Amino acid sequence: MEKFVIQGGVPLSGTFTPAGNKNGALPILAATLLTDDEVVLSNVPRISDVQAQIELIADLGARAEWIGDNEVAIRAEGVARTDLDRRLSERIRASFLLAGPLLARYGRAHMPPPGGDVIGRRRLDPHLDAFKALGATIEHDRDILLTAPRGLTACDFLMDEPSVMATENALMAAALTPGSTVIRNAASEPHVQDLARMLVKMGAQIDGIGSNVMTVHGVDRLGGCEHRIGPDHIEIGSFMALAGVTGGELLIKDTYPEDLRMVRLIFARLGLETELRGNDLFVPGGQKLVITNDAGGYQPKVEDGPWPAFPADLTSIALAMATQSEGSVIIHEKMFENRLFFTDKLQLLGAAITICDPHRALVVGPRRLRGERVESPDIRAGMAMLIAALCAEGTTEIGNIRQIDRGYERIDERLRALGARIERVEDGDRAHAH
Ligand SMILES: CC(=O)N[C@H]1[C@@H](OP(=O)(O)OP(=O)(O)OC[C@H]2O[C@@H](n3ccc(=O)[nH]c3=O)[C@H](O)[C@@H]2O)O[C@H](CO)[C@@H](O)[C@@H]1O
Ligand SMILES: C=C(OP(=O)(O)O)C(=O)O
Repeated sequence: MEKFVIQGGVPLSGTFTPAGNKNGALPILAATLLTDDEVVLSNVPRISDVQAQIELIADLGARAEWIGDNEVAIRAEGVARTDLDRRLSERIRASFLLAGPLLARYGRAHMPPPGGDVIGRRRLDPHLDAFKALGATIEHDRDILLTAPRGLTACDFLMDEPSVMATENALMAAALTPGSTVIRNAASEPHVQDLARMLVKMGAQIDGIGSNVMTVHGVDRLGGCEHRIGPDHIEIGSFMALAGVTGGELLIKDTYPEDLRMVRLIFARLGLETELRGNDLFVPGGQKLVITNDAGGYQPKVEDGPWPAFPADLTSIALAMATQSEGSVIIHEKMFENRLFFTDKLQLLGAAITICDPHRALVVGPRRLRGERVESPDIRAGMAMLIAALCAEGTTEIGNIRQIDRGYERIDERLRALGARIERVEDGDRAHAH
């Protein structure tokens, strides 16, 4: 076990290049199972979730190798099994993304329960509904067995909620199902769009990419491709907040500006102004963060929602930033029941946060934070603690950092390059953890 030891109070300044999108890389890796041909992926984030997905694919019999720091080549012609390894499946939520490709290509997928962040109940129903609509048979015990011995059938399907991974599973399955499948009430997050663009390169035709109705004109054979994974808008949002709370001046390179519109709008409401310079995003230094009230002086709210609304994965980050903004704001995390519980750790550091109910927290700022020992319960809570620690007085220790390593590549190294005082050390102190 390792921990981070952080001395706060240094403005994070310089130039930062975002990693590839974690939640894009995971389905895109799964999609390599849809073809016998080689697929070469670049800008793949070197994070533990990606490593687990690659191990799962290799365990099924595909050849997968890193051919550069962030480049992976995969050839799935040797796939011999359709039973996922239990231990690896339980490491990540995205293991369930292998269901769509395996079912479409081999007519069978045996899926142990997936893992992922423990931030509330996470349904698999929209995935199963999509597979059923495509003609699969489902046996659901603790594990899930999906079969379609005579192949899948194109369909017109309405999802009961715009689930990100279920949309991705449906897209992958439909791409290898001849005929036109319509997916309605689909999710349209940047990573869903990125996967769809990759499937088009592999030979499917997809109308409506970026909208909530996609029509997939599937084929009986998909080919290889080269694909560069788009920048991680959640990581970019995290670094915008880090610069904001420390007063640093940051240039974030090579973004997809369209993916940042809502993040910039909501962060501006919390007092952080940013400028686009071509595709680079500039965060001016030394900003005094002041929350803008709603018209009439009413209490403002930050609430998440399916794309293009504010992403659920940035609510913890927005909350950490709000502790340093003048004013008060309600953070409403509509999706996960447990995601806001980590806020007691920020309270320990000195933040003024009142939990109203499992989904809503009132944050009053700015509060001067001071270093403490805390544990990271999930990936985004871990980043929220890093944000708090880097603007706190004194030393903060963050334990359970494998949660942060799940989604942020070499985070300590990249923060140090911007001036942060952060060390990764062996954690011998878990008994004193909060
Ligand atoms: C590996 C991966 O890609 N994981 C992401 C994926 O999980 P995952 O695909 O498991 O999450 P789902 O989209 O299925 O989430 C369940 C449902 O919550 C609802 N909903 C969604 C967003 C929101 O802000 N409020 C809300 O209420 C939607 O109706 C959605 O269908 O999408 C989630 C929502 O973006 C992210 O938190 C996860 O990081
Ligand atoms: C919740 C997240 O990840 P996962 O869905 O992989 O658990 C996240 O990226 O914030």
